[in-house]
Amino acid sequence: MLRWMTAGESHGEALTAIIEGVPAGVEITSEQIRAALARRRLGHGRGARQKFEADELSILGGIRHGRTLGSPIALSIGNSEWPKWSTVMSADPVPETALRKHAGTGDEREIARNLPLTRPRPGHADLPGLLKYDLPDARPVLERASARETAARVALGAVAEALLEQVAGIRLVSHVVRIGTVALPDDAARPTPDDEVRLSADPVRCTDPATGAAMVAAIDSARKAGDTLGGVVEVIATGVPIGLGAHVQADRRLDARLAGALMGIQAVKGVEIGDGFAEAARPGSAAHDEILTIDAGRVDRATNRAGGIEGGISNGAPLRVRAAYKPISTVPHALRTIDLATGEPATGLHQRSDTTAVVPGAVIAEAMVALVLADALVEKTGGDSVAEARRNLSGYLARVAERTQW
Ligand SMILES: Cc1cc2nc3c(=O)[nH]c(=O)nc-3n(C[C@H](O)[C@H](O)[C@H](O)COP(=O)(O)O)c2cc1C
Ligand SMILES: C=C(O[C@@H]1CC(C(=O)O)=C[C@@H](OP(=O)(O)O)[C@H]1O)C(=O)O
Repeated sequence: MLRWMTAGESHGEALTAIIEGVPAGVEITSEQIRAALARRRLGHGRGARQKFEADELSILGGIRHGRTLGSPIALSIGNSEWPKWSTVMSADPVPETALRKHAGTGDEREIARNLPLTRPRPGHADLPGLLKYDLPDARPVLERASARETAARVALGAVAEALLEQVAGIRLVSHVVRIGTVALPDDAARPTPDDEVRLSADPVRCTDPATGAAMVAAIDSARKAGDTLGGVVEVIATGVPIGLGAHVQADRRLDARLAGALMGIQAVKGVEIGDGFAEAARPGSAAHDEILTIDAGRVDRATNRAGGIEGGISNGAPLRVRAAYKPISTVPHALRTIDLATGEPATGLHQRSDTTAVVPGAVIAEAMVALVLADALVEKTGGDSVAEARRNLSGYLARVAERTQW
C-alpha cells in the first residue's frame, strides 16, 4: 500500500510531503522532481506569483544515491518568499505591534498582508472554513486551501511516475482539452508520453496549434475583462496491465479511486473516465469496446470508450481520464460578499490571482493519476524492491498470456 500526505501553508516556510510504501530501488533524482515542479509552474494564464516565487526542493529522507530505500520518502519544498511572510505566518506568537508595523507607511501590499481577512471570497473555502473551525478570519483557512499545496503532490507524483515506469513500463501524459469555450476537436490526435517536450513548450499544453492559439486568445481576453476561466484536462496512461483495481468492493475500484483523487484537487468539479458523459447519450450498441482478438495477453478492441477500465479493473487499454476545473474563484471583477467584521455588504478581497489554472491543472491531474496507479500497482505486485515487484508482475503476466493462448 502506498500512503502519502502533505503539510504546509501557501505562504508558510515550506510544504512537506511524505510517501510510504515505495519499494526499494526506484531510480529517482532531485533533478527529476525539480523538472516536475517546473512543469507545474508553466502555463499561459498564471498570475504574478509564479514569476517571483521559487520551489526550493530538499529530499529529507527515503532516497540515497539516486535510489529509493524502501523507507518513507520525505520531501520539503521551501518557499523563496518566506521572509516576506515570516511575521504573518509565524508559528510562534508575534506581538500585535509586529502585525501593525506597516500602518501609516503607505505600503498597501504590506498593510493588506497583515490585515485580518474578514470578507470571505465566494468560491473559496473562506466562509465555510472559518465558521467550521471558529476562526477570527479567513487567513488560516485560505493558507491551506490554496492550490500552492499541489506543488507537494506533483513532487510525490514524480516519484510515483518513476515507480510506474520502472516496475511496469507504465507512462503518463497530460494535456489541456478545453479552456472556457475553446475545446480541442473530438477527432484531434491524442498525445502520447513521447510528446512531453512539445506539450511543455506549448503555452497551454495543447496538441493542436490552432486550438492552442484560440485558448491563449481566450485567456488574454478574460484577463482584460477582469474575469477568469476554467477548462478540462485529460490524462492518458499507456502500458497499464490488465488487473489493477478490483470489482469486489466500492473503494477498491480503480475508477472510484481515480475519481476521488482527481476531485481532491482544488477547483476540480467534475471527473470523466473514458467517454464518460458522452456514453450516457449513446445506445448500448455504440457504447462499449468490442473485443476483436485476444492473443497471449494482448487484447485488441475496436474502440476504447471505457478509457481502459471495466468493472473497476484496468483492462489493458490505455487509461484515459478527464478532470473539469472551475474558473479561478478570485475574480478581479470582485464578487459580492459580506464583511464579517461589520455584517455589511462588501466585495471579495482581490490582490492578484491566476486567470486560469487549467494548464498547471493538467500536470497536477497527471500526478494524482500517477499516485493512484502506483498504489494499485504495488497492491497487485507486492514486493519490497523493484526487482521483486517486477518478478511478481511478470509471473502474473505470464499466467495471463497462458490463459489467452490458443
Ligand atoms: C494550480 C491552481 C492554481 C490556482 N490558483 C488560484 C488563484 O490564483 N486564485 C484563486 O482564487 N484560486 C486559485 N485556484 C483555485 C482555488 O485554490 C480553489 O478554487 C479553492 O481552494 C476552492 O476550492 P474548491 O474550488 O475545490 O471548492 C487554483 C487552483 C489550482 C489547481
Ligand atoms: C502559489 C501557487 O498558486 C496560488 C494558488 C492560489 C489559490 O488560491 O489556490 C492563489 C494564488 O496565490 P496568491 O493568492 O497568493 O496570489 C496562486 O498563486 C502555486 O500554484 O504555486
